[in-house]
Amino acid sequence: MIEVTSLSKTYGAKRAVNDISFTVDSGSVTGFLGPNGAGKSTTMRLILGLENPDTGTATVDGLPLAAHASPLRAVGALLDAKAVAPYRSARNHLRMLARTHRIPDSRVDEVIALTGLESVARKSAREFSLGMGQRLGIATALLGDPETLILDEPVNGLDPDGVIWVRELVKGFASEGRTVFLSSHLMSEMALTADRVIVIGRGQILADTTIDALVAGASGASVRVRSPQAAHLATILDAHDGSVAISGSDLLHIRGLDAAQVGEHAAAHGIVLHELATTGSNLESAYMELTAEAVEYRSDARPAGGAA
Ligand SMILES: Nc1ncnc2c1ncn2[C@@H]1O[C@H](COP(=O)(O)OP(=O)(O)OP(=O)(O)O)[C@@H](O)[C@H]1O
Repeated sequence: MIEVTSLSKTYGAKRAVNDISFTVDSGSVTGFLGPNGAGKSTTMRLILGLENPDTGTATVDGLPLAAHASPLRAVGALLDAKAVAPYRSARNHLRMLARTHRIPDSRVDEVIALTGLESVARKSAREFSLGMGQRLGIATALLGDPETLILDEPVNGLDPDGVIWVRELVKGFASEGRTVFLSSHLMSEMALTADRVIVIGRGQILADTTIDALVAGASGASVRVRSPQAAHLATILDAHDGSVAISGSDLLHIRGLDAAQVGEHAAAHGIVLHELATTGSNLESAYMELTAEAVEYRSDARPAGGAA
């Protein structure tokens, strides 16, 4: 578990991180979203102890990372995949790191296999494509078989196979009860990978919630439910502050409640559902709405509803 409490960091006149607090739970994947310059990398560096905060604390499993007996076994991190000596082979890079942390060479071979780098393990890092470099960065993060993974843009430069591989890797990691905190600008990928999201803008937390709740809270989002007991369900949801529109005999469109809440109210009253979905909005539009005021670097010719 990662716990960030009242964390602030200023560079000159720039308040990169402004009094933020949040928790990243173990056993799930938490996404970290925000426009360019929002403070994501700075927050990750502060958690990793690579920078000192002006105020506040960041702990991993109850301790600042530096206080862990073996930090590489506590946290595996990918911040900048290019941070590898260019003339050293991938295998040697991993072996040197392993030896300084008393990790056996057999683990190096394991992470090379796990990240699909066997055929290029003897090549020097400067010969690596962006995607291979990214895989090496992930191999480095996995080396200590850590309890927590912190990954800044892990799918950057990966091909579709690689993107799916990272998705499955981090989900599998979380399903073992470990902690995953990752940033990405790819909203569609984040929606498929993360259970929760923390959104940051101009150094402040804008949202800390589930993806379903974030999407449901955006204007335009509604929950679509089909049920043979639609009228009964409408009455119940209405009493729980849902704004309900009925179409036909079995279809409801609900605003003000997310899909999980609708499903739970239905289950509590033994109501059968034939369909339950969030419609009319997605993570990208919810994110754009949330961060509209926090975008610092925006191109003039940005299409309406376009990507950040
Ligand atoms: N070492 C530094 N010196 C000066 N300013 C910095 C430094 N690191 C970050 N900043 C500034 O702090 C702010 C937050 O930067 P940060 O890299 O944390 O954002 P980010 O959310 O990771 O952005 P991106 O998505 O573009 O990577 C930016 O305005 C950035 O220019």
